[in-house]
Amino acid sequence: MDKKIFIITGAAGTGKTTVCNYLCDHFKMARVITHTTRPPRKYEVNGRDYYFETAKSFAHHHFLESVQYDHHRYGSSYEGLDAAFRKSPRICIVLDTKGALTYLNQIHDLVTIIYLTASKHSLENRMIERGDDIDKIKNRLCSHENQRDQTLPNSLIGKATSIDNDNWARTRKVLNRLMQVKL
Ligand SMILES: Nc1ncnc2c1ncn2[C@@H]1O[C@H](COP(=O)(O)OP(=O)(O)OP(=O)(O)O)[C@@H](O)[C@H]1O
Ligand SMILES: Nc1nc2c(ncn2[C@@H]2O[C@H](COP(=O)(O)O)[C@@H](O)[C@H]2O)c(=O)[nH]1
Repeated sequence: MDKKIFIITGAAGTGKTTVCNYLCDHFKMARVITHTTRPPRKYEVNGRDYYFETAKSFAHHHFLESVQYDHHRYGSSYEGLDAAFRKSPRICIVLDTKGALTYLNQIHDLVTIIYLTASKHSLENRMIERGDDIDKIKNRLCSHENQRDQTLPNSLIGKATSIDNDNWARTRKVLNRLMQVKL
């Protein structure tokens, strides 16, 4: 079976992780675990949600791409990609739009990019319900990178499938239809 990489991107709280988990559960995809120097949230587990790194340990990996996002480092390593491909030829990864663009430029034949949006007023509530710290939510929503990712970058127009994720039942239907074409 051909290798395929499904990239889920969009601003904070739009539902990237939720969509990635749905694709893993319903379409036998494996999730790529990426690396970050951000401290774990209360509900996050090392090796499941991220590989949580120090600045020093982050530097030891071999990255296809890495970015600075809201004052922390994030990166997708070749080791993480290989580990996912060992589980399935169809893999799913959650990236910011800058990372999505790097994948598109470097390995465009393999990638399908899904760009998520959600109405602004629901984003903060979703993060509160998820259990995030209120000050961290406010900082995140104001961060330069999150502001940037609230709009699909010009370079991804025509390359990414945009999905409005305000209604989960509708999102699921759109994903199911998209997978009929892409898988
Ligand atoms: N369509 C939806 N309707 C309502 N709630 C949703 C929907 N999609 C996701 N959620 C909820 O919103 C919260 C944020 O979703 P998720 O963690 O998937 O977002 P994210 O884009 O990965 O966020 P971040 O970039 O901040 O990590 C979660 O609690 C999730 O269950
Ligand atoms: N370019 C990359 N972006 C990544 C990677 N891992 C996660 N992310 C994106 O970072 C922001 C912030 O994530 P959060 O978990 O702190 O909310 C978000 O847009 C993720 O999609 C990566 O390896 N490379």
